[in-house]
Amino acid sequence: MTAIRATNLSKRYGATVAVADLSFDVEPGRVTGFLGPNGAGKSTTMRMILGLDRPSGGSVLVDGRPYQELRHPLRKVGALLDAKAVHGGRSARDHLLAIAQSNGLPASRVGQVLETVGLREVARRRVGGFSLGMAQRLGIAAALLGDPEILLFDEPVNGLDPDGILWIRTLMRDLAAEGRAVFVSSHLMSEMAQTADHLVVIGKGRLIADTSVEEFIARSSQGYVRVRSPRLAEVADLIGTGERHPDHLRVTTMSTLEIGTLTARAGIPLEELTHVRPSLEAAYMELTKDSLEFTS
Ligand SMILES: Nc1ncnc2c1ncn2[C@@H]1O[C@H](COP(=O)(O)OP(=O)(O)OP(=O)(O)O)[C@@H](O)[C@H]1O
Repeated sequence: MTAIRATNLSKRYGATVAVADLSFDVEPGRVTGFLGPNGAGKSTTMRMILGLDRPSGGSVLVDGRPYQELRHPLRKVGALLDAKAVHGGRSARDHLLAIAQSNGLPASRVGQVLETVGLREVARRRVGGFSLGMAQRLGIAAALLGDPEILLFDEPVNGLDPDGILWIRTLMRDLAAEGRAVFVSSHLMSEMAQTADHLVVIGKGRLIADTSVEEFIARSSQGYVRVRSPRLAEVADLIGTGERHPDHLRVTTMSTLEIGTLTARAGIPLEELTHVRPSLEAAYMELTKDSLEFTS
């Protein structure tokens, strides 16, 4: 069954439209990246999935029901929203024990998740003294407590060092490989390209793309061929296609081999014949450029 289904989901705060008519599915067994520039509405959407915010319109279902109607919510969905939102005076173990107790989860899970996230050694230390990376791991431990089928992570790699980033990436891949649905937000395409199988891209609260990462890469990596020649006008006439720029021609419908063959036959010298592939990040920027709240 579809793990999360948003249908025409909308959220307004006064005059601000945070989420607008958003529909998408999150499926089990894969990592779905939830991508969008700052202020796109990712956190708002995640809060609505978790019943922390009420939609102004539309609906979002978790395993076929609104979150509030789940009988054992933590056994169904685990979430990391704000890693620093914990009681600083408690130890990591006590923090997790309190969550387990108030949700009817066995205390034995606490030791297990501490082990999974690599915090066993510091389990008795006060959470207030934790680094961001440790707080992030603790937040993930809390998300895993109920052994849920569905996991939500809001910008989990923000502020982490390369070791921490690699660890979270691997964990998310492992969770999906176990058949769980992993829904993770980010504003970085480069990050998602290495982790996600599927992408839901939003801008200004609206859906921009709902695609597999493979498709996105294939589409965006097509690029173009840049041709430079002292006889550029003749090249343009000869191949009959391409966009004229002052010092080069940009061709999207022919390969370098096709262009090179034609110009060689006609005896026209070339200064440059390059297949230019935009980076994934560039393709994503292009896709979301109309949805930026702030431009620098
Ligand atoms: N409680 C609130 N009251 C008023 N406006 C809000 C509230 N929460 C979010 N917004 C607005 O809704 C829009 C979407 O915000 P949201 O935090 O969901 O975006 P985001 O994609 O998670 O961005 P970021 O990556 O910066 O966290 C923004 O314009 C934000 O200012």
